[in-house]
Amino acid sequence: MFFASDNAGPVHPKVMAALHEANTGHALPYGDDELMDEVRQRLRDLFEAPDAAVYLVATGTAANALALATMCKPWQTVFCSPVAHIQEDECNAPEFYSGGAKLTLVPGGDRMCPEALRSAIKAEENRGVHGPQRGPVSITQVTESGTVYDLDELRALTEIAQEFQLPVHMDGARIANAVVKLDCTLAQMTWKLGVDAVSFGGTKNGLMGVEAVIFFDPAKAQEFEYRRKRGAHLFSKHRYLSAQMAAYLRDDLWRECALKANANARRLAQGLEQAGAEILHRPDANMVFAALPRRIHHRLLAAGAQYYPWTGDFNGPADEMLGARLVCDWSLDTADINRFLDILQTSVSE
Ligand SMILES: Cc1ncc(COP(=O)(O)O)c(C=O)c1O
Ligand SMILES: C[C@@H](O)[C@H](N)C(=O)O
Repeated sequence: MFFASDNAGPVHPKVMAALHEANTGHALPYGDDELMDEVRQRLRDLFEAPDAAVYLVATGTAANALALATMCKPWQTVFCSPVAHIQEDECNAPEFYSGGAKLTLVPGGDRMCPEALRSAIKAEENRGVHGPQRGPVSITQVTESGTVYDLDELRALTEIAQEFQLPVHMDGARIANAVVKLDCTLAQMTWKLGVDAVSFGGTKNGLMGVEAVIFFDPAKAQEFEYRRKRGAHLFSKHRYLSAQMAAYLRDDLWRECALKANANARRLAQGLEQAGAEILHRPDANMVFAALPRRIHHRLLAAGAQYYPWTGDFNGPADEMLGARLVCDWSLDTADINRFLDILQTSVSE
């Protein structure tokens, strides 16, 4: 009953097998390994972007911060949601790696709304040299609240960015979960809508620690290579990143894992709702945000469930409603979900 985070999930056996297979003999370092050639081609095929520049890093924060540093000058600002991971959970890495760019928080709920984005961009007008200059728009897909922008919602945001000639970055730490939810192609959800750079996350979906950063216009990517190296994120034994990503891309393992994680979350959300929990955000992907009386949380935790509180902490009045985040990764099976829901139902009915 481990729902703390998909970051806590195990590595998929096929990925471990691929690492073992790659661990023979020698391979050129720093991304010149042959497996990286396979990864590059597979991602170009998957995104229908034959010229895309493809790079691997080991964390989602590195993927976001280095991509944004490449897209954003130090005197510019990145427009993002107030709950964006780049705002709340990367310890100012985007600001650090960009040399001081700001983040401008676009007011709104779990998903940025076009009108608020337009207002935030226009607010930087007529500031001359005194204000931060307009920079990229960053969209998280799947959002930090577990919701997924549909293609029209994404298009409404990217069209505003294009109107002001601003590049678009997509934090795709959970992009696999989003694309299987929308049942669209990765191209339809990214460059065909005007996304310029995307992180194709794997760590939360069965890999040990690999995220791909993809620039659809290779001319804008060269700088990323320098920034990755000077940021100490270029692996010398790069074949072990490539091996993971190659395994993830073969036979659509990425899709299989995301489908399973999303299905787990759907089952969990249904059971929580049936037990009377308040579902706080639409559970579009693999994360469920639900509120229950604190005493019910205490029963679940005492039975061994593990998850984070989200709208407060577990200490406090027993009958007070408390929101929590429950994340389903690829490795959970139905028995895990059912055991949790059985304990929940018993706790609620007592
Ligand atoms: C939406 C989102 N983006 C980026 C990251 C960063 O990933 P990492 O923790 O590997 O730096 C996370 C982490 O879980 C995340 O949830
Ligand atoms: C930092 C924490 O939010 C992590 N990104 C997670 O989703 O679990």
